[in-house]
Amino acid sequence: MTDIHKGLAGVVVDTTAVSKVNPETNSLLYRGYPVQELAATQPFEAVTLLLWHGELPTADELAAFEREERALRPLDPRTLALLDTLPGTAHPMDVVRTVVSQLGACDDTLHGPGAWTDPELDLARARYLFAQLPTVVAAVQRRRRGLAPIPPRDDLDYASNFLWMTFGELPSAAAVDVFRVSMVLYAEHSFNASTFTARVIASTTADLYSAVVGAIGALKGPLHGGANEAVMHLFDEIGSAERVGPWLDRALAEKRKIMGFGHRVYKRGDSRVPTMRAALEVLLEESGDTGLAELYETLEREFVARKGIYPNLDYPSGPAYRLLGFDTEIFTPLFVAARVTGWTAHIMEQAAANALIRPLSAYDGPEERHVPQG
Ligand SMILES: CC(=O)SCCNC(=O)CCNC(=O)[C@H](O)C(C)(C)COP(=O)(O)OP(=O)(O)OC[C@H]1O[C@@H](n2cnc3c(N)ncnc32)[C@H](O)[C@@H]1OP(=O)(O)O
Ligand SMILES: O=C([O-])CC(=O)C(=O)O
Repeated sequence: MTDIHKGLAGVVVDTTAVSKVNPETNSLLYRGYPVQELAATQPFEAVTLLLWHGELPTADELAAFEREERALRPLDPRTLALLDTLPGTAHPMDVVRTVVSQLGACDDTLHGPGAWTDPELDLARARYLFAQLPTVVAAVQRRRRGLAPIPPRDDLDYASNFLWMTFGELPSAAAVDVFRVSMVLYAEHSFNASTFTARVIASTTADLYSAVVGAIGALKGPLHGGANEAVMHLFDEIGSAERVGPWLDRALAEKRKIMGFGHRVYKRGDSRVPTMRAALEVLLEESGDTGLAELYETLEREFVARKGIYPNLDYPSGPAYRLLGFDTEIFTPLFVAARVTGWTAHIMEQAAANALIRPLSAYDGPEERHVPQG
């Protein structure tokens, strides 16, 4: 009997130098640096360069990247037109996926022999997507509220500009920093489902946009990135801390998955949760929303007590994004904006030492048979 590794659980499919997830030590390293240290000290722009190039930038390198990134933020009129064409009822993840697909279709650098996988062009495309996605996501959020897009500002860093374009005002410096921390924590996580999807597509030598579009599709699912949205739907369904116990009894009896808990790799807690939980605390204190804080604590305590399954990053991120003012359906697009850094680092790593990804399957359909004659 062939060994089947359902869901590729436990299978090591390649090497990567981008990040290391270690469930034994409950640690996550980006290019060797603990993610907690990066979250405490680095602008998201510097973490992005680290993921792409393997080293933290010098001050000059960072300044040059910031100049380039800020110049690439404004949306092309074709993107604005596409946003106006898509139905207002479309899920923001579908809108973002469609926009990235169009950005690829409009990128003239894809024409010509070898252009799909040219390393220099791929880096430029990664920079472009990194700069464009916040403007796209902010415009999608505003459109949901019947508001016109706000153009980017080139005097603001990535995190501040993202919030400015979304809300037309800046929250406290502490709240901006919470958002930056969330971007750093969401940036990269080895061979998760969306990154692996990106690598599968890159392995066919298709272009970087195609790989990112596929990755966005994979991230949408609530078992993966869609969980940050799903967590908030659960909170809304439960309503308040007093209702957690009976709600959980019923949910578990119905064999429901409790969103924001569990992980394929971490079985004793997600390395990123304490940092994001501390960031959430800043927003909870600012808002004085004790109801949300109690619901958060109670659901965690009761679910861990019943199942011994711990929160993942999406559990604290969902409430943090709500307190920052985003609509629930925008949470996973925020994850896209952060993870495009990790995806593109992996796409470029895959391209640099490529082997077509094509596993085997064990056939369990009907034995050979033949179409009846006549
Ligand atoms: C950023 C991220 O992508 S992190 C992941 C975000 N996803 C979620 O939060 C969705 C909820 N969590 C889950 O569905 C799962 O924990 C996953 C998909 C993340 C990981 O799943 P796997 O590693 O395949 O674990 P698996 O699904 O086999 O779970 C093992 C057992 O724990 C149970 N379990 C795991 N997570 C949960 C959960 N969140 N709620 C209820 N039960 C759970 C499973 O039902 C299973 O029970 P069983 O053995 O009685 O069948
Ligand atoms: O690693 C995973 O399977 C999911 C995850 O936490 C991530 O992508 O950040």
